[in-house]
Amino acid sequence: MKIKNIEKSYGKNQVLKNISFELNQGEKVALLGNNGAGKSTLMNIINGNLEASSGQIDYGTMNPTSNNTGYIMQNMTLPPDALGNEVLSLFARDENAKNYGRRLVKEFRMESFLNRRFSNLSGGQKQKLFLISALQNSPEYFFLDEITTGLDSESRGELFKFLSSNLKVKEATLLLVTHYLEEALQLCDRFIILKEGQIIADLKKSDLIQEDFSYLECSMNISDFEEYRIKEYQYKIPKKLAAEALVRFSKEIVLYQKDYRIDLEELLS
Ligand SMILES: Nc1ncnc2c1ncn2[C@@H]1O[C@H](COP(=O)(O)OP(=O)(O)OP(=O)(O)O)[C@@H](O)[C@H]1O
Repeated sequence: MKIKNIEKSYGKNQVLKNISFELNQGEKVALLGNNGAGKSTLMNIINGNLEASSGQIDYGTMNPTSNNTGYIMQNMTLPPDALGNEVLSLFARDENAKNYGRRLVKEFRMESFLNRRFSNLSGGQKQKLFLISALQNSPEYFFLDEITTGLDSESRGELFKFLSSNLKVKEATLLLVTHYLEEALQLCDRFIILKEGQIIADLKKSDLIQEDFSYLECSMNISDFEEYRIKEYQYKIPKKLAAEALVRFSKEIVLYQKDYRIDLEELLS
């Protein structure tokens, strides 16, 4: 998929500026950035839910409106009276999908929610239901916008473990909006960072972390990205993350990036 010079304005407020990138088959891309950076707007344009003010998207073989695409957007809702199992049937594209959905429900320990009304489910249960609804169709493309927002850390971890094991098997293409770096690192191999409607960095995993260093152990809110100095491809690790890493690993963290190294003492001073 080729996204070319996408711009979007709401009245006089331009919220996306000259966004261009390619999303390749099988790639797993995280869209990161602070509140209001334009992530959801971009996702909605890519999904065809929103029209860009200018620019084009060449979908190639991808068709995000077809049933080989699963998407979960922010604030999705369903008729409040719909039962969990009705929701799954509604989204299943065929009998195979229904059968797979039933297996996923067991794996997710969601059986008891199938006869409850949508409006009576908690936020996390609703998200799990949406996720199973999408996964049961074994889609080739996933567009997921902040699916773990508002969940407790246990549910968040569970949801992501579940998603990552399913995505690995299926080699799906993923575009993921998240505020949690550890989730992005768990699921994605490429990281596009938006700031004030512009792409300020497009990084591979190896650009961000040293391979033998387990960042996944650390938790950090992505808004800390502000602390990265993204300039000429040199990065500074956020202090909070560095401090956590120091406590956990008590060793020097050699920051990735060509010959650019910072040691923790300097960071924490
Ligand atoms: N329907 C709308 N009408 C007017 N302005 C909007 C509308 N939707 C979004 N915006 C504005 O566009 C900008 C980008 O919003 P968007 O929701 O895309 O950001 P985001 O990066 O997804 O933020 P968050 O992390 O908070 O979800 C914000 O300034 C927001 O106020």
